[in-house]
Amino acid sequence: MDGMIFNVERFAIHDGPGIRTVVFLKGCPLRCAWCSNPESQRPERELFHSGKKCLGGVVCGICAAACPNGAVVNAAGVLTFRRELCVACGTCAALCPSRALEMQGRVRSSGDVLQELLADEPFYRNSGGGVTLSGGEPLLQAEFAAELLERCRALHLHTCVETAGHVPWHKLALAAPHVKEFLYDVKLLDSARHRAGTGVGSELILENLKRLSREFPHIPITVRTPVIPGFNDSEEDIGAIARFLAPLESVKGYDLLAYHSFGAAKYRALGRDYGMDETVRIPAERLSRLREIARLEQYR
Ligand SMILES: C[S@@+](CC[C@H](N)C(=O)[O-])C[C@H]1O[C@@H](n2cnc3c(N)ncnc32)[C@H](O)[C@@H]1O
Ligand code: SF4
Ligand code: SF4
Ligand code: SF4
Repeated sequence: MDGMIFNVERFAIHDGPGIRTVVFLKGCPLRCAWCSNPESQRPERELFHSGKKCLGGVVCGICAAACPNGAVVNAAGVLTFRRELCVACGTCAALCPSRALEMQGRVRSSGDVLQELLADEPFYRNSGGGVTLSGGEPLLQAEFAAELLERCRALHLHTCVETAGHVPWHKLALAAPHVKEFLYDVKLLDSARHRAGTGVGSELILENLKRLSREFPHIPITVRTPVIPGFNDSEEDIGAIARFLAPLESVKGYDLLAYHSFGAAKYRALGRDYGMDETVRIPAERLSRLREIARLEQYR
């Protein structure tokens, strides 16, 4: 079966135990304003243009001359992308001499991806690592994800799934039997504020987490919350999440991730605006305090 993938990252160490290879699937039902992978959000292929790498319309302009749809305009050396005309054919990216243009998203078969994953099998074995499916929301492409995970398990590779949990239950249930560990985001309990920050309410995410814990109690879940300034960085919000998690027995850990703006340049490359302040940070003392609150609330 084929899936739409936008990246395969080797030697990852933050996406489950040990050394891992992370397969990033394209498409996400959320639109988190801070998302560090904006290229993951839309399900279709997209054109990525790095202004830093581009030679410019005066010395180059090959893309504008090559586009069959007039989606790149070169006006006296100034390039403009008319993305509404782009059909993501990839002609310009194939010709770009500086790799300033890249297509994000490629259809690949599970067998083809599996071959790539197997290249790092000795690293998984020696480090207690394995394969992680991420995104985007990897469970949107549940049939493909389940097939790839099942093939990994058949070869005794450890499997993790990083999910935001906002998918119909049957998609989660399809993949779960082939997952050794879940990394599950709970961003905020309050549904209206969750919707304001991510585009969707929190109900389905929380319901799926409880049901996952109930129906697949043997699969350990690490819950993660990205701590985002002005969205969920209060002691009340983090404490409320920790209290919600406390009775769920398969939740074996709760991690807080500090907000970062590493994805900001990617928004520009996709012709989109980054909706967050790039300079704002969560101070280390604040994060420590929130971690302390989470620990106290969870084990109260
Ligand atoms: C890119 S997401 C992919 C999985 C899934 N879409 C999700 O959100 O859980 C992987 C992790 O990165 C976190 N993340 C995304 N953008 C972030 C940012 N700007 N700062 C900190 N963590 C971020 C997410 O909250 C999630 O825990
Ligand atoms: S082909 Fe590439 S380097 Fe040349 S102008 Fe277009 S984006 Fe820039
Ligand atoms: S991907 Fe195709 S349609 Fe889009 S700008 Fe490039 S050549 Fe034009
Ligand atoms: S759920 Fe994850 S991939 Fe989707 S928009 Fe939010 S951070 Fe990005």
